Amino acid sequence: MQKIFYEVNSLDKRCYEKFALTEDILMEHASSSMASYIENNFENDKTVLIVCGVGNNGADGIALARLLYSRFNVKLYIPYGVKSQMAQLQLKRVNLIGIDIVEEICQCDIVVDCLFGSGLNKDLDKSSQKLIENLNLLDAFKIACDIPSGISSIGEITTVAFNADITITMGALKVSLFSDMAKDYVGKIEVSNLGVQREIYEEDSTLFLLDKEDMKLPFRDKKDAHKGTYGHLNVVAGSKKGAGVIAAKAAFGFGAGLVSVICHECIDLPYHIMQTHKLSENCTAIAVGMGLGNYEEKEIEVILESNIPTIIDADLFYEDVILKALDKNVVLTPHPKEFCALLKLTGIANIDVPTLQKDRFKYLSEFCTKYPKVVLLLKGANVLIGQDKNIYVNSFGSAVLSKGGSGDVLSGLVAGLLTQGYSCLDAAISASLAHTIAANNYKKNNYSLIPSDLVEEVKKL
Ligand SMILES: NC(=O)C1=CN([C@@H]2O[C@H](COP(=O)(O)OP(=O)(O)OC[C@H]3O[C@@H](n4cnc5c(N)ncnc54)[C@H](OP(=O)(O)O)[C@@H]3O)[C@@H](O)[C@H]2O)[C@@H](O)CC1
Ligand SMILES: [K+]
Repeated sequence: MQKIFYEVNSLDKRCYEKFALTEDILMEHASSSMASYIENNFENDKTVLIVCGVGNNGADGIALARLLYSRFNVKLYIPYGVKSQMAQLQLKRVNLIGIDIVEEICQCDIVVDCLFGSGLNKDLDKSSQKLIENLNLLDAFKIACDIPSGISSIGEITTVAFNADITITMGALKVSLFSDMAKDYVGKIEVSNLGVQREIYEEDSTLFLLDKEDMKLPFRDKKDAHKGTYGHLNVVAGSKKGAGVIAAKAAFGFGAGLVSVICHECIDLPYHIMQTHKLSENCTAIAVGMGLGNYEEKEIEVILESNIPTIIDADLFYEDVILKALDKNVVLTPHPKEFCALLKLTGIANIDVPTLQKDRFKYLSEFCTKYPKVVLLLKGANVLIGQDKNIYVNSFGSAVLSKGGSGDVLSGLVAGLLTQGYSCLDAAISASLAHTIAANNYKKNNYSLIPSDLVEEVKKL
């Protein structure tokens, strides 16, 4: 996994104070990494339009123009002039070389957005909005310098943002690149080192980006094993029984040794899944909440008060009874609307979904600070998994999963790992990665996935 930072100014400062680097050195590395990307991926005669703002994001772009000039057809556009000292210095350098500055945007093969970076501190005015909209319309490969212009430091987009194919971000990954809103704009993300390797540039962080290697699948190494070795999961099926059945099937396909569905009515189950009326004596994990609907409060209380690892989903996020489980090792898997209900129930915040989506990291962090034992997996375009001080980002999610039933599969995958002895955090991380990576491996068209397809893909990981 890679570290993510809420801000990197302190990391830049550390480079100056601890390693005697200068702003000029950092910037030269920032612009060189963009130049290398262009040199390695495009023919020499291509036209590169570099659009520069007044600050140091613009300065990176002006330095890039110097590095590419004469090998590429460089068009440097500086619509609002320059303000920062570094931008003035970079402008002086390109003037001495004799690089022309164009008066308007033009057709090009590659456009590099260096308008605003980490210094965006107010809403875009009409002219910047129009400019970004026009850049987005260009039929060109789009590179964002540090962060697509229009995305704020918390990842909010109030009007418009540059629609990048790739973002080359400077020094380290920033939280702003991983908001749900940013997902459609950042494209691929690469990190440029700024004169020292990332391991040296970066300090400790409580935020992490998950890689595929963080997915630990429940492969069976033991030879002396039986079904009980891999646990007995109980799934509580409510009035919408299908949700529980989907979760049960997913858990079985992900390695659970035994799976029983708790249901008082007769229910149609595959032969390998059992039905029961109360918690099994050898139960090793519980999944509850999916499709629950009307329920017997006493029965749910008993389940939530047990000390068996539990994953809680869906309808229970609206019920007071959930408060009984929040001092235990449980996994909660709400979508944004359910998380808003939970924030209200716990007295943390009374907000609507758009407010949550503007600052998902903040609200998740507040919840996890108040309930440090709980692992909270907040669904979204980028899945966030929080426990205590740490937040892990799973950015493999895609619209393929935007379907009824996908969440029930996820609950089942988490439950399947819990029942095999994974900790709540490890179960949430590996199940979430398996869920999203399996969906990405699905080869049919991206609107057609059904829960059983997803389970089939999980089996092939
Ligand atoms: N630090 C380093 O060592 C390194 C930094 N690097 C690079 O520096 C970038 C950060 O540079 P930065 O701090 O100069 O901010 P930047 O994003 O260029 O914009 C600031 C200017 O924009 C203005 N402005 C803001 N919002 C606006 C709006 N809505 N509409 C209009 N104007 C607006 C704002 O106005 P002001 O606040 O002055 O009124 C200010 O003048 C960073 O992203 C990275 O690319 C790399 O080279 C690596 C080394
Ligand atoms: K930018």
